[in-house]
Formats: sequence, structure tokens, C-alpha cells
Amino acid sequence: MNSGLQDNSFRLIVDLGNTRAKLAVYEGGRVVLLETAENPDPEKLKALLPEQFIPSGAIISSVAGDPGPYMKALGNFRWINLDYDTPLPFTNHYLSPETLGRDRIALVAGARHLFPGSDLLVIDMGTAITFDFINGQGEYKGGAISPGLTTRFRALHNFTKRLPLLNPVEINYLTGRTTDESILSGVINGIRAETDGIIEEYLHLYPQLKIILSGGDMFYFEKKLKNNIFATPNLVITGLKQILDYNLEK
Ligand SMILES: Nc1ncnc2c1ncn2[C@@H]1O[C@H](COP(=O)(O)OP(=O)(O)O)[C@@H](O)[C@H]1O
Ligand SMILES: CC(C)(COP(=O)(O)O)[C@@H](O)C(=O)NCCC(=O)O
Repeated sequence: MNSGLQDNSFRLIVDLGNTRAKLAVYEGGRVVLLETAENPDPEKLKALLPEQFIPSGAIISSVAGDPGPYMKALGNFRWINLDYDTPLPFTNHYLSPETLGRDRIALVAGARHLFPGSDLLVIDMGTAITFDFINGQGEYKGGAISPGLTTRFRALHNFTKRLPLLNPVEINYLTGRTTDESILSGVINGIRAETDGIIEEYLHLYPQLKIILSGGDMFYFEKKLKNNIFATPNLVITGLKQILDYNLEK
């Protein structure tokens, strides 16, 4: 990558999630750099960018801390700090738009870019699991928020006296024969059954629905769900790029 000069084709995308930050550089329509870091401070995030890099546009979305210090550390670029009043390539019917997660806004923009004109259910498996529905007319309606995989393991450990803290692993059993297996079955099969169940209910209402799965924990579930899904791990990044382009081209 040309790192020393301003080049109009480079755009910077930053997603601050509750567990991980993701930083991407696009050259035209292509991702040329993608980095992730667990809860980085602004300087650690800046270290992931090439020296003297100046993109022609940049966007940041945070559902964690204040994005201000991150924008300042990364550089004095032409920033969009994604907020509830940022112009979007879809209409937002959420009844509390001010509190809607910025990552959910991006997920919906990304999904609509991939499948324009379709009814869409977006499932993001991160710290929380979010379900987001947008219809084929581009009207975002809302969805659901549920505890994520790691959050469930932590909750069982933190709110009981005897349950150990487990890490996720792939399992292929229903009946746990030990404490560890019982926790793994409850959490992993529980998320699978919950996700299948929610998908079935949406499919009943919207038979042409397309289902898109994303997020750091999608790999545990992408091959286990009953229905056909489109899996893409970094849909927030895709959506932020769409929102950035939409605003720069206006
Ligand atoms: N290198 C990693 N560091 C931390 N979590 C990871 C990593 N790889 C996968 N994960 C999983 O991804 C989840 C976080 O997913 P992500 O979509 O990044 O969430 P968020 O957007 O909430 O930060 C974690 O709960 C963890 O299970
Ligand atoms: C639901 C979330 C915590 C998901 O965050 P994530 O798991 O991606 O880090 C985030 O989108 C959020 O803080 N939402 C605010 C509430 C809402 O969307 O209505």
C-alpha cells in the first residue's frame, strides 16, 4: 500500500465493538488491510495503521467507549462519527433511534448492500447476539438483543458459586455427561436452537427472507443452523464502508 501520500482511493473504516476493535483500509472496493485488537487503547489502534497514512475519507462506529480519542489518535482525517442522525442508505423505523447500536446500523447497511431489494434478517454473534430485520423496501424495523456466546459462559460463572468459566469449543452432543459438557451443551446448543427458532418465526412472516450471519462467534454456528444462511464475518465493516461512500458521494 502507498502509505506516505494522500491517495483518494484509500478509505479507513473503524468498528469499536464491546470485545474487539476492527480496523480496515479499502482501496476502491477492495479491503487491503484488516486488523483486529481486543479492547485496544487509541495508541494501540493507531499502531495498526501504516505510517503517515491519509485516507480520503474515514468512518468510525462505537458501541463501546467515546470514539473521540480514537479519531484524534488515528489522524485528522475527513471523519464520519456514525451517529443516529448520520444520513443512511435505508429508512430507520426504530422507535428509539438515538439508542440504536451503531454496529446494528452498519450491519443493516452492509446486508442491504449485499442483497438489495430483499427482506433480510441479519444475525450478528458478538459480545451480544443481535437480530435485525429490514424489509425489501429498505425499511429497517428493529429486531432483538440476546447475550452472546462468551457472555453466557461468563454469566454462568459469575452468577453461580460452582460453575467454572469455560471457553467455547465445537461440540457434537446434546446430552452433557459432566458439568463442563452440560454447560457447553446448554450454551452452544441453546444459541443454536434459539437462532433456528427465531429464523423459523421470521420465515413464517417473510417466506422470501434472506438470512445473513456475522460476528466473531459465527464460526461455531454457520454450519449448524437448519436454514440456508449467507455467512460473512465482517459485515459491520462492509456496512460502514457503504455508509461512508453514501455520505461522501452525496
Ligand atoms: N482473537 C479474538 N479475540 C477475542 N475474541 C475473539 C477472537 N476471535 C474470535 N473471538 C470471538 O469473537 C467474539 C467477539 O466477536 P465480535 O464480533 O468481535 O464482538 P464485538 O463486536 O462485540 O466486539 C468473542 O466473544 C470471542 O468469542
Ligand atoms: C446490542 C449491542 C450491545 C451489540 O454490541 P456488540 O455485541 O456488537 O459489541 C450494541 O448494538 C448496543 O449497544 N446497542 C444499543 C441498544 C440498541 O441497539 O437498541
